[in-house]
Amino acid sequence: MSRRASAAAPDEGTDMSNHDATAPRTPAAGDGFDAPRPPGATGALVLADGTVFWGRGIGAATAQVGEVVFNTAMTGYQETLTDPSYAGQIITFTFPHIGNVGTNAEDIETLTPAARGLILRADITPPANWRAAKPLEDWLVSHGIPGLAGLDTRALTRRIRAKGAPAGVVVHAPDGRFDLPALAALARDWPGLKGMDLAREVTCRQSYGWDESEWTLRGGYGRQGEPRCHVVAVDFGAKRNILRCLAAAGCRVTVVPAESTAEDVLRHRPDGVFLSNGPGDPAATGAYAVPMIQGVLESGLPLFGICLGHQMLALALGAKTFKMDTGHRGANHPVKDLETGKVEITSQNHGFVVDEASLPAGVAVTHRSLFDGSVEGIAVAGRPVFSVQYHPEASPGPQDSHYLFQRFVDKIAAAK
Ligand SMILES: NC(=O)CC[C@H](N)C(=O)O
Repeated sequence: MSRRASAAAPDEGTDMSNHDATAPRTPAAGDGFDAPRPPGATGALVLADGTVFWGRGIGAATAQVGEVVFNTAMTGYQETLTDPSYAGQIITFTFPHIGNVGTNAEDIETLTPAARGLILRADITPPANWRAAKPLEDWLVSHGIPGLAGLDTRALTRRIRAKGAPAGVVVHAPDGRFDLPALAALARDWPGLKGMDLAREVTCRQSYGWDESEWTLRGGYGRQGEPRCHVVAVDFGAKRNILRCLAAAGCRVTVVPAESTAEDVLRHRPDGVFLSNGPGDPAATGAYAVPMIQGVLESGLPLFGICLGHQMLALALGAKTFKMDTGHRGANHPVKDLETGKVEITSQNHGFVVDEASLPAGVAVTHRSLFDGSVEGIAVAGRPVFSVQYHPEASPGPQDSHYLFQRFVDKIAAAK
């Protein structure tokens, strides 16, 4: 008998959301305060408007407030949960089988995960992988991350797509006690990501030299031969794989904190400067990062930005950013390189975007989303300055865009 045919496949879990699995689900699915707690519900997602989605609590027995978003990637839940750009966010995974490769010490993008919680349709899948060192459930507990399983993630995702990413509270209460009005008030009082500077919370405390040798020894890819250039990477919440990719492309990498000034950056005498990804609102972090970026631009050094770094480069050049309704989070987003006409399948995680109409003369759009036409890359005409909204380092995701790291190193070599 196939697993599908069995009455209750163990990794499917049970839908706790009071919906008949065969009935059409509406974007507004979810119950109000008065709906009775389904038997066995030890967790809930409570939205600011009072909507309640019941589930089974997983991970840490606690409550966390944040922006509820969804990610459609089919792999890489550990990389996603440890991507510092998810600070302040609760991640709904639309793919099932979360947990199937367990967790390990290598597939992390930072040591301390910044995501506030996670939401799954099925129960956590037991690990079946030779690299699994710890089951996901234990890993979540050890990092204090609460989550929910058994939730109708399709209904939640459709709601987010229809109405935008809401503020919500994920609560895991093993005793089955829920103060729903208080939880909804917590969500309502949360100020939201607009205007929020979170890079300050996830950046490194002091400068350090990135040493990829440990990773290379573990069997990953690493730099071939001696470094050919020195890059200062400004850490707004940098993913490790970006630093690995820079090193693999031939860079010696010095990482500096988010609040570094242009003088702090240039003191390291870099051949090029990199602006990392990171959480929160680019305009808020830009309050201190834009003057730094403008100072670096004046130096004439090659400059490359990814995601938050891309958005803040645009701000430094005089453009504007705005908050998207739903954002882009997944690993199959098609992006067109307007210079070559090639389409890359990309990894994405962003909720803000550069306003194309605000780009000044001399700044070209180089990449565009084939989902919604939004700006995915810019470059300054005649200068070695460029950035992309998506994640060429992938992790998780396809590696179609790795060429951008080589492009940066080539621009550095040409500028030397
Ligand atoms: N991955 C990122 O760098 C995200 C950038 C920014 N926080 C956004 O949501 O748009």
